[in-house]
Amino acid sequence: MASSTADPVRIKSSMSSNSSQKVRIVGKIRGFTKEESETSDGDSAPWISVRKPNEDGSSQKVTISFGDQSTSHRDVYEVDYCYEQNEDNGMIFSREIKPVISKVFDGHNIAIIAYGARGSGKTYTIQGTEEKPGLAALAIAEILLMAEDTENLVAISFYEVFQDHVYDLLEPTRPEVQVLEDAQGKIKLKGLSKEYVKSVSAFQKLYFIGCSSRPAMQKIPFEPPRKSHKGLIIRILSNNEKSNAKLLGKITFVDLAGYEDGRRKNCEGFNIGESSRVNKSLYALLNVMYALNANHTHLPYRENKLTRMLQDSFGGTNHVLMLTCLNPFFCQDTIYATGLASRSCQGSNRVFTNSTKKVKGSAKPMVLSSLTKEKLGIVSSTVKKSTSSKAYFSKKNTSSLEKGRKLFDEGNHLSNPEQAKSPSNIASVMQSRFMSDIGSAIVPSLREEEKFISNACLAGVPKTEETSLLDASKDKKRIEEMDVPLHSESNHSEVTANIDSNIKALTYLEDGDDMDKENKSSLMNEAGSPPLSARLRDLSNDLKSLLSLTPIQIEIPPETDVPYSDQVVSADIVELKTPVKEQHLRVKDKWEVANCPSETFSARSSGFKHSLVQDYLSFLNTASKEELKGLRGIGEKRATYILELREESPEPFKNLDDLKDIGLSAKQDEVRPKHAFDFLLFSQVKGMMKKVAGELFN
Ligand SMILES: Nc1ncnc2c1ncn2[C@@H]1O[C@H](COP(=O)(O)OP(=O)(O)OP(=O)(O)O)[C@@H](O)[C@H]1O
Repeated sequence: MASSTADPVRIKSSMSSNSSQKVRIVGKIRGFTKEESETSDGDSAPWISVRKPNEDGSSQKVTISFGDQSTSHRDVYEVDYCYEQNEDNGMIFSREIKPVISKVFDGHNIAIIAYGARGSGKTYTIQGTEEKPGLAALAIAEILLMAEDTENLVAISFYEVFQDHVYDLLEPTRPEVQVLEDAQGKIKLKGLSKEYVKSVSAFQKLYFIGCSSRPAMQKIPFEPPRKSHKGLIIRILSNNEKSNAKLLGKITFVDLAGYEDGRRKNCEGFNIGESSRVNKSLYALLNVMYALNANHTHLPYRENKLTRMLQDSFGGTNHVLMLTCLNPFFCQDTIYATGLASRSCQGSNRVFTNSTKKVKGSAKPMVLSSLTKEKLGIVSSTVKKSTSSKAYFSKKNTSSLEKGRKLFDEGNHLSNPEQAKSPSNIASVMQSRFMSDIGSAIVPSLREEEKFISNACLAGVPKTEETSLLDASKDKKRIEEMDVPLHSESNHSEVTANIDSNIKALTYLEDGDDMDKENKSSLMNEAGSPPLSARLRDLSNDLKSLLSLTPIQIEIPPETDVPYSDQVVSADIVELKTPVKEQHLRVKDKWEVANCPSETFSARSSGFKHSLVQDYLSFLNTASKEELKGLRGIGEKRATYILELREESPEPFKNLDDLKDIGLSAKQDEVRPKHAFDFLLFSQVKGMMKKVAGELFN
């Protein structure tokens, strides 16, 4: 099924030929492991179809669709190209990387980034094995040949980014690497070692030792591998004199930590804190890629350490290849990850889900899942004023939502690659799909909502315009297709009550969980969206609104240059009551919507807090040693160190994360540094606050 539905054609655009596109997004379907191929009956990835560009050149993009042919639901995404299972690392290298290696010798930087769900083949693609070299080893072989011809030097560095801390993998006993910026805005990785290499075997030895090294922070010897990003930098240096070598260009290979849906927490090895941090950095990276391809003037590098570290490989004449690795068996995270990657393709790129075609004889659960998901999709996105049809959920369907929630809570185990191995096990795949979809009918349909909102933004929906996506007749047709009983008014109140109770149950889940507050907020705000409970309440209101034929207005804040995950989009209901006046307040770099005085106050205080933080950072960047020592937590040693950092970079503290570089969190809380910063910051600025507030009220 993974084979293309159109004749395969040669790649129309690679990094070298499409210069207007800054980031090339390419899919790669993972090959089967030995065990998997024994059970696969020679069939290729059973749930992925790839449609290659038309030979007539009418379409340059490739579409990847997920889903089984026997079901009605298919998720379809566009990317620049997709390598299939039988297309190995050698082919990817010769088509995507080899043609641009000479550019590194001419002073350009290149980044090759492997991204995807857990077990999707990222490490295999970048690192490979001793027998089957990955892209990094293939590249170094080519680079060494060219370096010999041009009499240049080749050096490598290897690092790990774990929970926003950077560690040296070539010399794991070294202290944490610091990410600094010099006076020209160039990123410096202070404390990262480099090794000169002259042969592929020497490189492989260093690389494989580095991959298996345990950085100093990993104190428990048999701890499971942690979720971290790994970056290998291959530098080309001019001049044969090592002491006098000058950097020409570099190529960075990044093996990202696996994308995992933060709402799934029952799976084996799932650590919600780690995952939400990983996802945060992945979103930050995808935001930069989106901004690059959409030619935004502002690129949000500063949002995350990973994006800051890769900053000098992005933009200008540099090239980025993002390899989106795909699991050959059903994996919900692969669908999400591909959707996110696809959005980061060019601004014109479309993402769409074709889940409405009802296939005769398709499994009942799938009809139900399509129904509920689609229905909620309509709720979240329908924005038509007049409609002639009244549609209500039946009680049966609402209890399906409840069932779905329970199933969702139990976890989607088949997303785990270890448990989704047999392609012939369609029944379990279907069951998993059902579990996931029915579960997502209530919670993850918010994902659909995000998809819609994001699409609306990407498609350039005019701001503050009432948008009609589905007209009433289409709604009616869809609802009829889905077997939803129409005009059953008697169910109305019962349905809304049921929905409310579901919302309450989920809100309880969110509030009563034993996660710490930080994890909760990062989980619930993965993509910079409002907390889950708030969104569920919105959804509940939307649903009620649809039931009472109340139109919904989608309003996009007056700022189009904001990355999609930061866009605050309100799905506000226009009900027949006193209109609520919304106020858009700029807080930090985001738009906050305030509906009432208390929200306005809270948004303003958030803005005030932000400016206080900025003042505090600017104080650290400019204050004299004596002044620094006046702050709690800063003694002689730390003040001296701060001055040293300022000598290297005129403004070393750009955000609160930079405080980690001076170890302000170390003593108080190593595990949750952000809280420690808050605590320290709180105690340091408390005095200032008191003074200001005192003056105000005197
Ligand atoms: N093309 C391939 N052919 C055969 N086996 C493969 C291929 N790609 C990956 N594998 C195997 O699949 C398994 C998962 O691959 P890999 O470890 O590269 O995934 P990953 O995306 O890096 O996972 P994680 O996110 O957990 O680090 C490994 O056992 C690997 O050897």
